[in-house]
Amino acid sequence: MSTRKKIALIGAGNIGGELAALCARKELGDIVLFDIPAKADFAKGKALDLEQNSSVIGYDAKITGSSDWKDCAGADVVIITAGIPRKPGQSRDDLVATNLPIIRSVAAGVKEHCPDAFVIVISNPLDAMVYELKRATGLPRERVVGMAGVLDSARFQLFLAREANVSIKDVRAMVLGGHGDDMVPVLSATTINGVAATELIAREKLDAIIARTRTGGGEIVKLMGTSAYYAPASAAVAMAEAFLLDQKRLLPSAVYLDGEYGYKDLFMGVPVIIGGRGVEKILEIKLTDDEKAMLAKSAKSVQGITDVVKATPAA
Ligand SMILES: NC(=O)C1=CN([C@@H]2O[C@H](COP(=O)(O)OP(=O)(O)OC[C@H]3O[C@@H](n4cnc5c(N)ncnc54)[C@H](O)[C@@H]3O)[C@@H](O)[C@H]2O)C=CC1
Ligand SMILES: O=C([O-])CC(=O)C(=O)O
Repeated sequence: MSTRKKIALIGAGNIGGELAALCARKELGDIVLFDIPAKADFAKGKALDLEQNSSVIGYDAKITGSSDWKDCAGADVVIITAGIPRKPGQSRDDLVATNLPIIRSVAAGVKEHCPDAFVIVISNPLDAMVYELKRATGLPRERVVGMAGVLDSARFQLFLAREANVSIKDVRAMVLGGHGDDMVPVLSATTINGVAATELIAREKLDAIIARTRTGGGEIVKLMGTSAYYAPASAAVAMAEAFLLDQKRLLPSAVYLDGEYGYKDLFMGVPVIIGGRGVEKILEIKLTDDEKAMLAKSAKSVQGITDVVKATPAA
């Protein structure tokens, strides 16, 4: 029996496969790539391909494909991508009718087999799906997070780096709020190695970058016909790694708000510290009045789709 950490990836599609590849290369633990019974062989094939890759690259992680929840039992980390991605012309919220029952069935599996895991939800519409996962499992808020802010911030940082013609390594920025088109890129906290971005990039260019960041997911959907998977997988792995290695990283993450920033009973992206105990701290940073107003608008959208979820009875 292995004493390595165990990572259960629920959904063996585009993001699931890339998650497995990254977790394996980083040797974060042994990996179970889980999908529905109709895709069990697909998950097993992907797992085998990734295990064979280990002898070329040289990593020791074991990777198993499965459609049996028992194989996920005792996972330290669960990352959920189960559900469908959007197609060009759709919004993330359009996915709710299909993905809600999927998240509910995944929540039942997590509750029974992985009750001690740190759970990262990726499925869309993100803020509402992670809300439902927490509600249906009853897990404490320290152990349930949604991945969106790390990805949205990565997009913001890339566009800033290209515009300022500086290394991506020197750009620090954060996107808060819901994972929708009214997300909140926080300009007041955006620097290029400590120098305010507003000093280096003209206001109208910054406005264009903010607009592109907000529709960054849709831009890729339009080009590919399905949604992004490389950067989303890396973003979730950064969160998993922060937990597994007790890194205490400050990462924008969707967490259950209980009064922070003036919001209650809602999941939305805010800056948090992720370490070995999961969400160790929610940071209430100073925002400008404009940013507070943008956050209020984003929260209203998130509340709308969360209310749809709350009002939908189990099938
Ligand atoms: N939060 C974020 O920033 C992002 C979220 N997404 C979302 O992530 C989700 C997954 O995207 P992809 O991996 O590209 O989709 P995909 O279609 O490639 O993979 C999804 C997988 O989930 C599986 N699945 C469906 N029901 C399941 C269940 N009950 N249990 C286990 N597996 C189940 C499907 O069979 C499929 O293999 C989508 O909802 C997408 O919108 C995508 C990119 C970024
Ligand atoms: O745009 C989508 O549908 C997928 C997603 O959430 C993203 O890439 O940000």
